[in-house]
Amino acid sequence: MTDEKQPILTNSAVPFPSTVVARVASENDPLAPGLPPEEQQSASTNRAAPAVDLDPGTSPKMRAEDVKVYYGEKQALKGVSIEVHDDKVTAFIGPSGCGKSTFLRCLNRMNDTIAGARVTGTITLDGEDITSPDMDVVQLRARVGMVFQKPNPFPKSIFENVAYGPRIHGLASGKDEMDAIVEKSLRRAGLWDEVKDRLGESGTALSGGQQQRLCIARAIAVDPEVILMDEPCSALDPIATAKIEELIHELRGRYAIAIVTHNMQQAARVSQRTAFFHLGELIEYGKTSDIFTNPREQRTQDYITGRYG
Ligand SMILES: Nc1ncnc2c1ncn2[C@@H]1O[C@H](COP(=O)(O)OP(=O)(O)OP(=O)(O)O)[C@@H](O)[C@H]1O
Repeated sequence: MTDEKQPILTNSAVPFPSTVVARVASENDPLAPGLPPEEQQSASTNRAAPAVDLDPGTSPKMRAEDVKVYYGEKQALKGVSIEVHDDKVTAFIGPSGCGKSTFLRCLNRMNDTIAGARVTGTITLDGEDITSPDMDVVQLRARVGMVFQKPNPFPKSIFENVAYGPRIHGLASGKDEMDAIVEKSLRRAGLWDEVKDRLGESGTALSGGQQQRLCIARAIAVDPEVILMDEPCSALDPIATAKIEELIHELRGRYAIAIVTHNMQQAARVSQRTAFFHLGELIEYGKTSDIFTNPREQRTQDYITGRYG
């Protein structure tokens, strides 16, 4: 987290929106079942349109309603309502300190671990209120996994990094089953071929990009439904970043994904939904193509064109 007044858009040397528009992720690739025609209407017809249900007839995987977060006396989120859907990547963008990470942490109750943090509002996962005191947060964090900015593998072997979660959750009944889970998870994270001959080596000995894919494999291993990613590429070089973006693209057929990113080209490339936050408020949420080509709100327009931060 950083102060709101810090400069943003260090990645905005490329002019917006034209460059971004050319590369916005498609909603209609084979990993995401085709959306109804009304979803595919031209962005230009949406400018003055009232807020619409972007996913008519579908239930969101997660729904947040009027979520407010306080750190002590300071209010960091001012009533955010948003949905996260299966088969879609939702990007959270906005200036530093606007509350993106705070909101992401609400989705698997990671703010519980911060002394003085208080969350109000309702957040559901498949309709179940995850803010309830009865919610088992260990189970919740397996269902809603998280990948952090800095790759943080355990100081254990590659195998153990992936096997740890399934073991504590009792997901494997024996060695063969555990081996299969580890292999499947590493394959899904696009890392298997690079590490299959050195599973006993330390996870911390891998390159930064490999470590991040190992962390993604670790999240996948406990069979999550949602994966939260908090600036997962910010510590990586462009090649490692491209691999993670490709991976996100592949994973979205299986998991609902929410990603915080400062990199708007990345948001445009990997996401189908984008939420723009500013000063603790959700200013605009919509189809990524609309947000980057024809936002309804002036503040969104100003942000994506690099006019303020
Ligand atoms: N643990 C904390 N204790 C106190 N204040 C916090 C804490 N975490 C975040 N904040 C404050 O809450 C506000 C939102 O911070 P948050 O990190 O969620 O923003 P962000 O949009 O993710 O920022 P960045 O893009 O710089 O990471 C900021 O004013 C920040 O200083």
